[in-house]
Amino acid sequence: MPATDKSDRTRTSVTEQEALDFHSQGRPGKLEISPTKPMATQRDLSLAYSPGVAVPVKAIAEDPATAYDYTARGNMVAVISNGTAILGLGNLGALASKPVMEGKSVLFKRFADVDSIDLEVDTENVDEFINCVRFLGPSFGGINLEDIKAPDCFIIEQRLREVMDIPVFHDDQHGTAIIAAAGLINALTLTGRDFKTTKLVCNGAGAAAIACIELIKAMGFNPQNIILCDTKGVIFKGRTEGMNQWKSAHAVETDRRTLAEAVEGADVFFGLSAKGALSPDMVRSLAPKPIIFAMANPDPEITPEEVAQIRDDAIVATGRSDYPNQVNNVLGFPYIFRGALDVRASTINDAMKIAAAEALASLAKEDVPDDVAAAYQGNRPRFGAQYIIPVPFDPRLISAIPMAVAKAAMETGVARKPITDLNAYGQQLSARRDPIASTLQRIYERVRRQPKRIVFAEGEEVQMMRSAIAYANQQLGTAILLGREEQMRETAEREGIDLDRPGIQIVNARLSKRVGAYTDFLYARLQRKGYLFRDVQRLINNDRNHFAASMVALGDADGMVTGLTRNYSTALEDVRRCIDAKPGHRVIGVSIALCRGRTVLVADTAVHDMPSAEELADIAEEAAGLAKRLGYVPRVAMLAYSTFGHPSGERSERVREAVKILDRRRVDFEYDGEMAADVALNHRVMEQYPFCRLSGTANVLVMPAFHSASISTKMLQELGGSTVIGPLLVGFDKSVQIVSMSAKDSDIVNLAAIAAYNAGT
Ligand SMILES: NC(=O)C1=CN([C@@H]2O[C@H](COP(=O)(O)OP(=O)(O)OC[C@H]3O[C@@H](n4cnc5c(N)ncnc54)[C@H](OP(=O)(O)O)[C@@H]3O)[C@@H](O)[C@H]2O)C=CC1
Ligand SMILES: CC(=O)C(=O)O
Ligand SMILES: [Mg+2]
Repeated sequence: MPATDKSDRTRTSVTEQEALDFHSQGRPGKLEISPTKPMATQRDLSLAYSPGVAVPVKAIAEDPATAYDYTARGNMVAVISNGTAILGLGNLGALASKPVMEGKSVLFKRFADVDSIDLEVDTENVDEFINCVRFLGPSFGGINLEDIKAPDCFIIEQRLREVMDIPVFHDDQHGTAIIAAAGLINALTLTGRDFKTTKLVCNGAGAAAIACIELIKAMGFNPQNIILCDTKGVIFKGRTEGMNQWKSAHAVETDRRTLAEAVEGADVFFGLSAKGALSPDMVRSLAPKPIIFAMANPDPEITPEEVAQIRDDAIVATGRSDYPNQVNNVLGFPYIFRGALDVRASTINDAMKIAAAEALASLAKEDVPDDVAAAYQGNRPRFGAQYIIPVPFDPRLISAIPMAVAKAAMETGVARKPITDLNAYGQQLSARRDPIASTLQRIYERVRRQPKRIVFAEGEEVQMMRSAIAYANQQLGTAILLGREEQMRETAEREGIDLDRPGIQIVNARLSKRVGAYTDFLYARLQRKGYLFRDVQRLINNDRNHFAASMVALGDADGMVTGLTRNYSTALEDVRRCIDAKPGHRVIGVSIALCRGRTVLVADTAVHDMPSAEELADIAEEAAGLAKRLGYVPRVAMLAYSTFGHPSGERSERVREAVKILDRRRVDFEYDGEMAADVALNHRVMEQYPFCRLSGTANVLVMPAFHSASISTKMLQELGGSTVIGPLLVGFDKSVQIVSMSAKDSDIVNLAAIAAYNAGT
């Protein structure tokens, strides 16, 4: 069953099962802690722990500021909740809030390289909560409070800000307020309005709503023009029911009593309440060119589709990522803390919040450069009704927002470690971008523009079905599930998978009218390789890989993905019976390893066992070609155990010869070798070889043999904490990808997207 309404089914959406699998697959949850120092030897232990650790202990006791030098504190934020207002789902308790809090923590890391841990505090008692948190100050550089209901959150935040000397920031209040204010600035500009005369109604008078209203008032919005509503209706002066001091502060003189009355003729609607709170009639009654920010999560007060059915002059934003104009605090909290931590701010004040809102608003007005367009799924946006605010994947955010926040902190005297070189700071911020995310983004974006038919050869496997659905849901094209339809449907029903959805096609190999064509095609290829016609018939009838590869070979599909049920080399052999290398190319496997913000391509991780010098040169060319297609400028290191002749040995000879072959071929990319891995990857070690022709550390590593390629990528993954994508097959005449038997759904979808990408370029 989809996690969203039926009306949302055509959107890029996820199913409930996908959401559960995402959280449970592999190591349950979304976070783990990994050490930053080696912990291997007795010496390491003596330094990290007793007796060595005593030295920083004494230094910190003497000068507390040195905690930022000797511990992780300065880059560590706690995400803390008691689960009393989880998104718009209400009070579901501390434990149930953990997925959201883990999510916030990974967003801190992903978007702004801030380390973060979630803490769920199991009390609804305000004093207990405050006491629990206040003593945690020494552990963290900042505290991000999350999903705590109003009015408790106001008291908690206020008291913690008084007693703690690090930033305490209730994200639902200020994060939301900053993003909503940025969106509002732009929506007002687009509709020719200003802060003085615009009339705004805010539904919801809790954490997020009160903070939004306070921030826009602080920015100059006319207080007389704001009406606040809650479950009891309009908050008017003199109301007694369901009131508190924070609501009273915003009560106005009015004879309107219900939300319907309040919104009549209003210019702006802010929804920070609950799903469906704004009715079609209310939308009808808003002023011309209304601004509707329906920000409740996960389901907004009204959907953009519903608004579109009523009127076409509205600017609509929601808190969701699957509609244009996502007004969600994810655009703020990672970057705001990044800036605050970088100047060791003692607090996050109004000036810093306003600076963040203004920086965000201006970013949306700027032209979207090429390398940023990918974040917008190919629809390079122009400032306008459908684009009033950047998306969370916009890589410019990491430079723009922390810079604005840090500057404002310095200007207002709350920066304990002001930045002296802002240019250098800007470069450091850009370096925190995760390069592969933009690469994958680019791939997905290109495929969305030119959707492709990808056959999932092992269509009866539950994991393939789920991946196919994810492929179709992300609008990458048609996912063709190959297999016996009856079996597939039985499994799908048992697993709660809905196969009757747009973008999913089932092909039953046995009943296909194309069996004859595929058999003739394959027989023509194999008849002189020891296969009888009936052998080929059996391959097409019984073997999904041969059927799928023939579909691709004859143009009935654009690409294929397989590998879950059969070991890699067997699947590869199956495919090679049907599809050749592209003329002038060699089929190789390239793995993409991502580690600590660095991406390297490793080749050949799939095909050649002990490549000759000639083959190594081909591998370098294929891998460099892929690197270019992914947007990198390749710097290829031909790896060996030796570096430039030392120690000398027969096995490095092939690698040296491969370098000479590349010289003769006059290839148009940087390469050098033979060299050891540390020379290739560590610029200080590389500097010992001033004649080395690489202009920087290598981003493509050509391994001397399959065993070293396979061993090193697997070790990177298991021991080094790297994410490894692939191997990606390159060099085939048609687009084929093979996953490993242990692949997760996300690996399969990534490779299917890559198959689609390769099919189109
Ligand atoms: N897009 C974004 O970035 C963010 C969105 N939000 C969303 O805002 C909403 C509120 O969150 P938060 O402020 O943290 O929660 P709180 O519990 O602090 O406040 C909820 C408020 O909404 C009011 N409310 C609830 N249902 C209705 C309704 N049907 N009609 C009118 N008012 C209603 C409550 O009224 P009463 O006071 O009478 O109980 C209360 O004032 C959630 O949906 C949340 O997901 C929150 C933070 C960020
Ligand atoms: C986005 C968010 O923090 C919320 O909806 O609560
Ligand atoms: Mg929240």
